[in-house]
Amino acid sequence: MRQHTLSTAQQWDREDKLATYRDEFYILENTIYMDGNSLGLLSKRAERTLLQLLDAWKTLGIDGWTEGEHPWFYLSEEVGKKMAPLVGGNENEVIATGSTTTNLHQLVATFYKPMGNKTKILADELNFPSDIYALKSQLQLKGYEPDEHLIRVASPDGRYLREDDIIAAMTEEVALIVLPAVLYRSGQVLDMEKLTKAANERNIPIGFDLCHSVGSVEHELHDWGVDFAFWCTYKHLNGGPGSVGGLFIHEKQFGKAPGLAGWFGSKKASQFDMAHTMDAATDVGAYQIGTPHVLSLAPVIGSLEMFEEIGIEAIREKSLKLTNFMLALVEQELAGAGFTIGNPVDESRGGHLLLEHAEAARICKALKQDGVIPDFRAPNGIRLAPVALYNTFEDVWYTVQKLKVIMDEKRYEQFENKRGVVA
Ligand SMILES: Cc1ncc(COP(=O)(O)O)c(C=O)c1O
Ligand SMILES: Nc1ccccc1C(=O)C[C@H](N)C(=O)O
Repeated sequence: MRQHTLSTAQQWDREDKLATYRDEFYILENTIYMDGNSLGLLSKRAERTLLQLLDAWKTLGIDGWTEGEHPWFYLSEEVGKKMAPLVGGNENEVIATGSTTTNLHQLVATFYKPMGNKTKILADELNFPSDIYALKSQLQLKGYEPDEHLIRVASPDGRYLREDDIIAAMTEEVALIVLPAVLYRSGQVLDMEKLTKAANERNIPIGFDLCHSVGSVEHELHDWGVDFAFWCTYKHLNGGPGSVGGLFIHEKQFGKAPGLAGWFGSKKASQFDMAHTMDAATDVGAYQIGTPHVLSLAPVIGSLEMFEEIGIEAIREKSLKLTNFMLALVEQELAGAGFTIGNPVDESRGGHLLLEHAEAARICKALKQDGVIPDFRAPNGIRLAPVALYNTFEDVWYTVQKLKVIMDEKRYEQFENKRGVVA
C-alpha cells in the first residue's frame, strides 16, 4: 500500500477546489475540529444572516414578519426550498420547522394509523435514543404496549444493519417504518432506495432520520418514493446549536391531515382570518405547528448559500476523500494500538468515522488536551468527522499523528476513562 506522508496531505490541500471555504468559517484557534457531526462550526455567512434578522427585529418590530430582506412569515418555506436539493425533494416537499424529535412526533402522529392486526412500528436497535423514545411514546398514546408493538431490527454485530433483515421484518403487522439514513455511531449509510421500494411494495409508509446524512451525503427522496423524512441543521449544515430542523413529505402524501395541528400549518393567505376551522396548506407547509423559531433559523439561511454554490456532489466527493485518507492513516500509523474500525471501510458510510477502543473515553480527553476535538460515544466509540467545508487534509494528518503519540506514550492514562457531560 502507498505510504502517506504530510506532503500527501499538503498536495491534496493545494488541489482542493473547496479549500477557500475554510476562510468562511470561524476556525477555533489552535484546534483541529473533528466534531462537525455533532455541531458544525459557525460560518461568517451564518453569522451575517443571524445579525440581519436581529436587525430586522430592531428596526422593523412586528413588520419584520412581512418586510425586510428575509420576511419571517415566509422563512420556513424559503429555507425549505434551499434544503430541497440536499435531500432530493421538490421545493414544496421540504420545510424548515421544529426539531428532529418534535418533527418525528408530528410525522408519527400523522402516518401511524394502526388498524386491526396492523399495529406495529418497525425501527432498529441502533437508532438514536430520542427516536426510540418518541416512537414508544407515540405507541403509548394510542394505547399500545411499546415493548410489544415496537419492532427493533437486530444488528448482527452491534455496528451495522442488514437491509435484508429490515425487509424481512416488513410483515403484515407493520403499520409504519422509521429508520436512520446514516447510523449515528458506525456511520453506515442504509440503502434507502432499496428499503423504500420494499416498503412501497407492501404499502407501509416509510420515513428516514437524516440527521447524520443531510449536508454530507446525497439523497433522492422524491424519486425513491420515500414518504417522509426529518433532520436537524446543526451538524453538517452548520446552523448553530438548536437550529431549526427540516421535514420532507412526499407529494403523494399531500392532503393528509397533520396529526398535530397548529395555525402555522394553515395556508398563508387564510392563517390570519382566525377561523376555528383550519384551512391547511396543501403541501409540506401543513405540518408546521406554531410560530417559527426565527432566530434559530436565521443562521441556516447564510449557511445554505454555501451548499447551494458548491452542490452536494462536490461536498460528498471531498468528504469521502478526507475519510478515506484518515482510514489509510489509521491503518498506517496506528496498527497495534488496539483500535477497531467501527465504520464501513467502503463508501457506504457518511461523513464520520468511528474508532472503537476500550480506553476511548480517556483517549478523547487526551485528544482534546492536544487540541483535537472528537466526540466520544459510549461505551467505546471515538467519532471523528473531517468536514468538507472547513477541514483540511493536513488536519487529518495531524489528528492521526497526535493520536499516535497519545497511544505510543499512553498519555491517555492521566485521565479517568469516563465520559464528559455531552461528548
Ligand atoms: C440520529 C439522530 N436523531 C435524533 C437526534 C435528536 O435530535 P434533536 O435533539 O434535535 O431532537 C439526534 C441528535 O441529537 C440524532 O443524531
Ligand atoms: N443535539 C446535541 C446537543 C448536545 C450535544 C450533542 C448533541 C447531538 O446532536 C449529538 C448527536 N445527535 C449524536 O449523534 O450524538
